[in-house]
Amino acid sequence: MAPLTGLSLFLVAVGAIASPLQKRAIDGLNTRAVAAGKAYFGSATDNGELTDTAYAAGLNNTADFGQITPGNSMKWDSIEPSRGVFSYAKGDVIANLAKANGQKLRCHTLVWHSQLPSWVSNGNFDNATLIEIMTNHITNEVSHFKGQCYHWDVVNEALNEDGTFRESVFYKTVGPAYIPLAFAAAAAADPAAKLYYNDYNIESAGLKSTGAQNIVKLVQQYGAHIDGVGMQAHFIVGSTPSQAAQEANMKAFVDLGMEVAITELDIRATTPISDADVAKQVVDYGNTVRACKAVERCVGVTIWDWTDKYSWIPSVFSGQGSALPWDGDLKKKDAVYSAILSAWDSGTAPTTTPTRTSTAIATPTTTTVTKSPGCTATAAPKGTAMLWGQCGGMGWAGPTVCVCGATCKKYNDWYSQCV
Ligand SMILES: O[C@@H]1[C@@H](O)[C@H](O[C@@H]2CO[C@@H](O[C@@H]3CO[C@@H](O[C@@H]4CO[C@@H](O)[C@H](O)[C@H]4O)[C@H](O)[C@H]3O)[C@H](O)[C@H]2O)OC[C@H]1O
Repeated sequence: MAPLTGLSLFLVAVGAIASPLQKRAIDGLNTRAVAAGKAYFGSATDNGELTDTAYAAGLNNTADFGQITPGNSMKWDSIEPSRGVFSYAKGDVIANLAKANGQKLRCHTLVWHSQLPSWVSNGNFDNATLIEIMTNHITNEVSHFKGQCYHWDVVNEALNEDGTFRESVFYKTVGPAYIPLAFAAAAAADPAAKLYYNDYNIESAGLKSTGAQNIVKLVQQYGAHIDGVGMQAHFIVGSTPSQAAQEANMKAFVDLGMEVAITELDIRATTPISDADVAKQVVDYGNTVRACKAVERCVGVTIWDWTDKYSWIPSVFSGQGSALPWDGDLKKKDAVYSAILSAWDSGTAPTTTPTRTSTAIATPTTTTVTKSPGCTATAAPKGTAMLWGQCGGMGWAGPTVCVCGATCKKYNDWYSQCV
């Protein structure tokens, strides 16, 4: 055996110390998620927080966070505060951070009724103009971040609690068609990004989840591309849906050809949080992560920031908080953290890694209906989605789109027909 030199003695000594340290360093929420066959465990973040060096060090720890989401800096009011004026500096900071850390980036969000500048929400634009404004916004923003977004939340929160469409300016002006139009524009600008519909209170079966499934079908029937559905999962301690309820609900989306993700997880409590609520919160976090673990096409879990110090909850839900796995002093909550770790270890790991699959696009059947004398127009029968140029089809805003002077009869939020 060669005699040990000063250098080799040093290396042996460093190795003896470094090895256990490295083992601990690579064990985290993200590494366990990846070991369980998922794409990532991640966190939302925001520009202001990044100047907090202790916070930034935690976020940059890829053992815990393999993915980040900008909490605000890719929203419409940040990106296009005035018509045609695009401002990417803040979004670029988050995108560049993800790149530097080797973290996946969930880009959030293109079309949302909230954090929408008043020039859009109060602009009183007609149908064609608002479509032009929306597609221009999407094309510009998605092109800017092209190649950097693993996921895009294309449309956020388009539904009311009963599953009907939220009366956003987009819905009121364009009709349901604004959703497939948005997806089509995003797909054209970055064909590699996975395109998501994202919402809250769709994490278990119910009218709103059914509404989200109808949105998936709507986008598919228009022939536009949609890859996945994001369950925001802003839960409340003790009333978080069970693992079984979350699993069954995710599978309903998977059955439509979707992948799914938990996109904004936090579990809030009345503050100061009681010991009883901590115990419930540990169970709730475990159930949610185990549900994702159990559904092969659930690709990952994102918490809506990782420390109570920067949680959005207390500012929006008065008297509530303590929703995240790290406290306001950036100290890990051991019980919650361990519950997530062991949830990733639970059961049998999926045998295949989730991949992008192309969704089956239903081809709507059409019939030719006779209109006023000399006029035939193609219109979809009730029960199918509409196509470009048809009554209720893309760009529909009322009777004027019907050809040959026919009028467009709206049966409900989903179907209409030239009559
Ligand atoms: O800095 C913050 C951002 O962090 C914040 O990000 C948004 C937070 O969540 C998403 O939108 C909210 C989702 O929750 C809704 O309230 C729900 C009402 O029903 C309850 O059952 C449920 O538990 C609640 O979560 C809010 O009304 C939505 O605004 C959104 O996707 C994120 O972008 O945005 C505001 C910034 O100040």
